[in-house]
Amino acid sequence: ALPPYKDASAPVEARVRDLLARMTLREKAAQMAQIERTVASARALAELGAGSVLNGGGSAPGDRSPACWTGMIDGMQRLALSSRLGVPILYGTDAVHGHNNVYGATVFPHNVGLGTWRRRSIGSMDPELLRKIGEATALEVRATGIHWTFAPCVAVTEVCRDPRWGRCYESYSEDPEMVRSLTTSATGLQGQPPADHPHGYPFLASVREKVLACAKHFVGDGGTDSGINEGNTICSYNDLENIHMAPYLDCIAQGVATVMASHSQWNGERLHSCRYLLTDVLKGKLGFKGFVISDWEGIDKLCAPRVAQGSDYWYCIKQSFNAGMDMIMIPYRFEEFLEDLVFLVEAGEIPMSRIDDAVERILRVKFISGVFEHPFSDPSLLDIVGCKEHQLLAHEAVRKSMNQKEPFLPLATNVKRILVTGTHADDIGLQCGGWTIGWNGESGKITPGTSILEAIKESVGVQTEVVYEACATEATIATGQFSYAVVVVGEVPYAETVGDRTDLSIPFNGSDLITHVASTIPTLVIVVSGRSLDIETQVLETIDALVAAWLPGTEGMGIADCLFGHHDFVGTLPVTWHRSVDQLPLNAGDANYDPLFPVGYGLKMFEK
Ligand SMILES: OC[C@@H]1[C@@H](O)[C@H](O)[C@@H](O)c2nc(CNc3ccccc3)cn21
Repeated sequence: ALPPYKDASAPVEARVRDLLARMTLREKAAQMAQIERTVASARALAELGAGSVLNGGGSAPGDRSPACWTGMIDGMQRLALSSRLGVPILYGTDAVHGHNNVYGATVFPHNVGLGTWRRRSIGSMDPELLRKIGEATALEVRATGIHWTFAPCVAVTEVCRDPRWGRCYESYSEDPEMVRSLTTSATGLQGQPPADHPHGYPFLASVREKVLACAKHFVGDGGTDSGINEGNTICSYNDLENIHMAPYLDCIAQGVATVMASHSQWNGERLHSCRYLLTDVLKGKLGFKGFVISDWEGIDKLCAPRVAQGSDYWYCIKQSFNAGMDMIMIPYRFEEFLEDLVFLVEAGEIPMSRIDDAVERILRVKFISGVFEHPFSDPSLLDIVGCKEHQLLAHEAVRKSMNQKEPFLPLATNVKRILVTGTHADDIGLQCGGWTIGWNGESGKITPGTSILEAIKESVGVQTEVVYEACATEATIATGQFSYAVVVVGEVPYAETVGDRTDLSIPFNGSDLITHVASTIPTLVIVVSGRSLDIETQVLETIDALVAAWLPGTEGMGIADCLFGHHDFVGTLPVTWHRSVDQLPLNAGDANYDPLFPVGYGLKMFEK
């Protein structure tokens, strides 16, 4: 007869208790480890029974095609199932704006662009589209055999509190209420729990079409002082709860399966070892019943700036687990971690009750995820990656994510000659931003898509000559006869600390190019960026229209839809657009709040 934990008809909690009772301490410790795919060996998975595998940003199998992913993960799963108790792994990845590590996947606008809908109509925004994006992402992630995405990032960035932070674009906005409403992306990913679903209990509607979500980074990652990534958020508990913790209430109510701890500190205390917030608040007060995972090398960083070695590593492991951490994104030092954790428990430094609580939570998520009954990928889903339906959804999302300054738009399609120029006019990689194929993203044709130039060419009339130069020359500008010019400039892609900047000028002398072109040609400027950039007064006075496209992803047609009037601009600024970096941090509500464009700016502000 099947052992109870393998009986799919048994209650989840009975299966958890039965399996837990059969596990050795070493097997329990292994379940609490998440390792990177490059070290997911037969020994790690079959002999030692690691609980989870991930790929870091940019780490991918073969040619990154969907079949390479299913092949890799199904192979890992076969090893895991051959372990003594046959506990399957959960594989996790950062699908944070579509399945962005996979070649050919639909890449949606980054969160900052999605937050622009906050005031599409008075006070409301468009959570329904967020839910659909979550659904589409879940399908593409599941199609590659992956069970879990480290999304949504529900950082409340306090007006992107500080655009010098390299992760502004991963957040929806500064408004907790707005961020709360956008947690519908978690519902799209996992499915909607039934009304009688127990509060805080992890939920997954369908093992075939949904994936486990991860609300991150708990808590206060978007409120650090001066926008320093992994820095220190200095605020009262009330502010922490009312601003930064607010979106977690909704995620937990929606049955979010996992929460990722933040590398940042709260009033100097590192979140990765903060028992009050991880256990008393998140698991106690908020009633979270899924599991808490660390961020990358989150344990090691507890000893920062020293590198955690030997007894220091013991100390980090002890502090984090006793604070309430359940799984560690190690990601490379697996066997050292295993030895150290077993040693610490046997030495009485970490109580077995804490280990059992962590493993119970991990097994609970594994059982509700369906991975015991359906451990392998479903090849019938493969064609869904990058499918037309998802491209159109991304197209709609892009269209709705842009803000415009003034009605120079819509652009005419039946003109003789137009100039398109700028570093970001014809570059899929630049318009996708970070966390795309590579961890920091990269320029060029990194994945299929429609560039802004291609979209403009598709939208204008056949009689219109489109002249394109990445950097318009004097000679070209002097030829004249341009009805208008479109100058597309912006940032190079980045992720996390790599994106922390104190200089927010438009890279590659973008302002000079704009002024040059706009001095003789009616000009629309499109800024492709993850945050507000410096736009000098003389630039603003010279141009005829300005569009913030944020980081739109692969579907450039969504931008052309609005440029040429096929659809209205509906986005309004989710964050303050600063006038000068000297003003930062600059928050709606500040006494001297004097931005270039305030939160909420956009069409609504211009209706005469
Ligand atoms: O990719 C896993 C996590 C991600 O979910 C977190 O949001 C983010 O804080 C995070 N940062 C890293 C470090 N990324 C990395 C990428 C390539 C090589 C080495 C490290 C991993 N992760």
